[in-house]
Amino acid sequence: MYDFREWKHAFKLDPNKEITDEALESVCESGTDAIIIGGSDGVTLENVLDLMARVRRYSVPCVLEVSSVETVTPGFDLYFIPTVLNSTDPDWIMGLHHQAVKEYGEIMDWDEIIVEGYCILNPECKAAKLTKANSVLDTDDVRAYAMMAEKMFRLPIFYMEYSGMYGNPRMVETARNYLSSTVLFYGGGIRTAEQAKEMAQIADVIVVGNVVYDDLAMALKTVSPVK
Ligand SMILES: CC(C)=CCC/C(C)=C/CC/C(C)=C/CC/C(C)=C/CC/C(C)=C/CC/C(C)=C/CC/C(C)=C/COP(=O)(O)OP(=O)(O)O
Ligand SMILES: O=P(O)(O)OC[C@@H](O)CO
Ligand SMILES: [Mg+2]
Repeated sequence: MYDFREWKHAFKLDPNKEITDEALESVCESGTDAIIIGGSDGVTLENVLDLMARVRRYSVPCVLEVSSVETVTPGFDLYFIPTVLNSTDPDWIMGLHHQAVKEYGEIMDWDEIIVEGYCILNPECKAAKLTKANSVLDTDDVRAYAMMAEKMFRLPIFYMEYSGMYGNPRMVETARNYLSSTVLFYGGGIRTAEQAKEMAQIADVIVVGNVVYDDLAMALKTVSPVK
């Protein structure tokens, strides 16, 4: 199912982390809607190619979440391009994207490219530090970013990113109330079936990352309650 608008659950795998063949098989065959490959540090063309080839043994849709131009390679079903709406550095909002499109725009297949409006809410996460995000936000800020994503920029995805920390469902609900055509992704700190269920009742798609590496059995239990 390549239409992310129909998804409920995705696993995010980090090319910079080790995963055994056995664990990868259970993740890919778990019933999740997609595997997103991405991370904010230590991502290389080599480790992206390796993980893509391993995920490609299974029929689950496989998406590259681009964090640098150098690590983009053909072979994915879709390419998610983050733009960090609450970054204070224009490079992470539009600058790197401008350079990439200037160089590769003519050869890009635009049907495979989906822009994600990121709103990073955990000030301690790597992505917040990398992109110099202003992550101390209240519900009015989140409401405004959600409205900007949908009404102003007409982005396909609004991604509330709490990477490494379980977020505040009230904040996610605030965004929910202002999104209809833009798909709401929630990611961060989901470690139990209950948390998965709670966030899936608010967001359109929940993304489960680190727990795959910390407690695979718990990670697998996040799928069925939301599907
Ligand atoms: C198909 C093909 C060959 C095409 C070629 C054409 C081409 C190069 C297309 C690319 C076009 C394009 C517009 C690219 C954009 C370039 C770019 C660099 C954009 C910036 C993206 C961005 C804002 C990244 C910021 C970091 C970020 C938000 C990453 C998301 C991943 C994330 C938060 C992962 C969480 O894990 P991690 O942070 O690693 O946490 P851990 O501590 O748990 O590891
Ligand atoms: O790794 P966790 O905390 O599950 O977060 C998932 C994802 O949103 C990271 O980009
Ligand atoms: Mg990482």
